[in-house]
Amino acid sequence: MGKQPNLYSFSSSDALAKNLRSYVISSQNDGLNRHDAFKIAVSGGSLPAVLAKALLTPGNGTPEDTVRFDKWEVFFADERAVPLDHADSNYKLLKSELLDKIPAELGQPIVHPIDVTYLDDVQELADQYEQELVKSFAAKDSVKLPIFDLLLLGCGPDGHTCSLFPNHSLLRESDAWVAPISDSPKPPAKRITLTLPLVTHGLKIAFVATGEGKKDVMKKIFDTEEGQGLPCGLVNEGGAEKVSWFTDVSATQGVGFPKRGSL
Ligand SMILES: O=C(O)[C@H](O)[C@@H](O)[C@H](O)[C@H](O)COP(=O)(O)O
Repeated sequence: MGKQPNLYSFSSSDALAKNLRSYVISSQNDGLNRHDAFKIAVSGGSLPAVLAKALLTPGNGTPEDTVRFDKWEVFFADERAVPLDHADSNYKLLKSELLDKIPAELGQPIVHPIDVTYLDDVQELADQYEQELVKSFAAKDSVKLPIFDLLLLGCGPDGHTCSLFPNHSLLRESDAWVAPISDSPKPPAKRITLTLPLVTHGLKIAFVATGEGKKDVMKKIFDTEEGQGLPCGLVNEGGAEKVSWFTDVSATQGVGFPKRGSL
């Protein structure tokens, strides 16, 4: 059997937050060693709140437990084509759940929101966001495909991740780094998303999926052939051992794939 994703199943939200914290900080420190920055992409949904719980507690002062927000560069794994102060904006969600709550002494990340000048044209919105990635990555690292230090993603009950939905033609996108979508089954319909090749090229990819509402899709993704073809299953396949799932016991009830209770 080839290399497999890691499936962590925690018995409480505190345990999940503690383990997610160590994982994110370790990934941050790898990024700092590589290029003196931490380049991360985040999704919307329930993720920003879980991230805030993991990161906003004071650390013990060691490098292994210190969040260096001043070195973070935050991108959006997917974003809705709405103004930045709109209730559907992932930027707004991240800002209110996490960015606005970061204590001054921890510093502030550089954040890359979408360019709202292009809200009426999702293709242009996606192209502009791709240019934002080119500016941030290519100049310093001269890489063909941006390599995120970490992507933090959610998993929808239908197995979607980012704004990559099951059976959608976007799953076959192989050229663009960022793609538009105008028919998202989860509202709002108009969005942009990182593409599968960019996601699986990341150094680390983590999913956060909690609660009973996720148990059917988790079983499908990890225990069935059909689930391997869902967007989350495709990330598992392409990212293999670089992928870690942070879940709780409710989300993994009945999942047969080997689970671990701590990092
Ligand atoms: O903007 C979005 O719609 C999200 O980025 C989306 O991909 C989300 O991560 C999943 O739908 C899971 O959402 P939950 O974590 O809320 O279940």
